[in-house]
Amino acid sequence: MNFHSTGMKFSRLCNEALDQPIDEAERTAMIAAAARKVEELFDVLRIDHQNDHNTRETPQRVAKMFVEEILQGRYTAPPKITEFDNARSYDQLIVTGPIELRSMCAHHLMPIYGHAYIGILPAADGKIIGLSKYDRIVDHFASRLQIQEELVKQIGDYVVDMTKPRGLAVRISAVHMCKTQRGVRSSRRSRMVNTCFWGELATSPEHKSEFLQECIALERGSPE
Ligand SMILES: Nc1nc2c(ncn2[C@@H]2O[C@H](COP(=O)(O)OP(=O)(O)OP(=O)(O)O)[C@@H](O)[C@H]2O)c(=O)[nH]1
Repeated sequence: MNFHSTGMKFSRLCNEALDQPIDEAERTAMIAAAARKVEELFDVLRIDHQNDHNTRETPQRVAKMFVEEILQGRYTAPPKITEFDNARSYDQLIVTGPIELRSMCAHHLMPIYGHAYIGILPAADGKIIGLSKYDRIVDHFASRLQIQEELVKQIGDYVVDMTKPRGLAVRISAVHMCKTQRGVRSSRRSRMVNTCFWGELATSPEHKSEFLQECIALERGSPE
């Protein structure tokens, strides 16, 4: 990969993974190249990153943070899913949440934080997946530059592809700091909530309503 070329065309959108996860050598090269660019940005902003004891290591720190934390879902493979047999043919609604959600908005690079809730109608003759995997899946897709409408769909499409449930619902309730800390400076309590449904959860008003009621109950019970 040549990180220095300008006007480089990428085959993927900002909230999609690269064609292949990057290896250790590529990650190291990416962090070093990004650190040089952050140094340049500091130069432009007239922040002394060589002599100021507060910012001396900051370009390196920021580059590492982007590659290994904030955008890690772009450079790594999705989490492995442990499957169990649905031995008792359980086919009723399961709702899990609140799942911690930490992401970054694609427009201003400001944090998005909140909770996700996932509702699953398992297929009686299908598989059940480890509960923790839903949290890992949310974290994987959230660790990219995102917008909430697309994040909710990416999470759901992946779970549907991997587990083939009868129905699925994904709901996100999140604060966008691009709105609360700058620009319009809205209330820090202001959130965006959106829900997407797949399969029988999309077609059955009873299941939809059961899912939303469970989300509200879980939300009430969760400390902020
Ligand atoms: N629909 C949607 N909008 C988002 C999301 N995250 C950020 N935004 C909005 O994206 C818009 C960015 O558009 P611009 O108008 O170009 O940005 P701006 O001039 O800095 O606008 P202000 O944020 O209003 O100061 C803003 O209105 C954000 O609030 C998201 O997940 N979904």
